[in-house]
Amino acid sequence: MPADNTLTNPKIVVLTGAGISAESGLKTFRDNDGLWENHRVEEVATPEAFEQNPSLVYRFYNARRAQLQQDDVQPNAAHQALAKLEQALGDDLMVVTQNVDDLHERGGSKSVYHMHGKLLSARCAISHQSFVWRDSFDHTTKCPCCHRVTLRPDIVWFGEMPLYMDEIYTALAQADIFIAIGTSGNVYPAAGFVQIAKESGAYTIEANLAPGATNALFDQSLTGPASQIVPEWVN
Ligand SMILES: CC(C)NC(=O)[C@H](Cc1c[nH]c2ccccc12)NC(=O)[C@H](CCCC/N=C(/NCCC(=O)O)S[C@H]1O[C@H](COP(=O)(O)OP(=O)(O)OC[C@H]2O[C@@H](n3cnc4c(N)ncnc43)[C@H](O)[C@@H]2O)[C@@H](O)[C@H]1O)NC(=O)OCc1ccccc1
Repeated sequence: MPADNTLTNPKIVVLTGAGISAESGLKTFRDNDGLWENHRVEEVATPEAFEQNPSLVYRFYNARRAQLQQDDVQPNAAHQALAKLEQALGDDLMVVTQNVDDLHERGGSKSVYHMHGKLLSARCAISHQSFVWRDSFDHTTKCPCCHRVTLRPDIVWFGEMPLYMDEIYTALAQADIFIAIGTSGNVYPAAGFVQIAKESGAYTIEANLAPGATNALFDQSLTGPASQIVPEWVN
């Protein structure tokens, strides 16, 4: 826990990225050089790609869902340690993830802000209402509510506004501690959270296998596999 252990119930904001799920068997974006079937991820994860070729985008996310639902893909000690921290801190802890997998929840976390959406739900392109994913869904599935438009993956694509930005900015402004776990700091606005936390006086920690693109902005670096360094930090 933080250097100055004067804080009894510190307000903590945790930001996680693909690195926290790497040891659970999920590829990070940097693996395979960010390519999927020779498509740059930034190419298939855009509203334009969905407009032009919805079945390609559905195939991309079906492949990610299939990977997530493999038996050997399970939450690891880092996910479980954050769930334990949530029990200790309650509302003083906010877990924000860039990940679209459900490993935080399967690791026991009750409150997780998926700022880039979720794999296991679909969304109506008009009402933005979310529906639990069904394998019968494809690029022709109509919204069960308005029956007017097709459902789209419940994912925040490049060029789209991430979710929960007001709640996140409010929490960053009140944070005593900000820790970024398993993220390379290349994608904004998430990569900018450390700067906002710092400006509001928070103590900032980067926990990663290797220093990320914004490492210099952090007060402290914890280096190693998340399943090791996160439980050590929590205990
Ligand atoms: C590529 C980048 C330059 N582009 C952007 O950032 C763009 C454009 C942009 C906006 N502002 C900018 C400013 C400057 C430059 C560019 C921009 N951003 C956007 O379009 C965003 C939307 C971005 C979201 C796109 N969707 C995703 N995901 C869902 C899809 C899907 O999943 O398919 S992004 C996706 O990529 C990112 C991948 O990054 P990481 O998770 O960090 O993963 P990565 O593989 O890179 O790194 C893994 C790390 O883990 C470490 N690691 C590996 N193993 C382990 C291990 N075992 N233990 C510990 N660590 C480990 C590695 O060392 C490494 O450091 C994640 O965010 C992930 O969610 N929208 C937006 O800006 O809207 C307007 C706006 C403006 C202001 C305020 C609000 C809104």
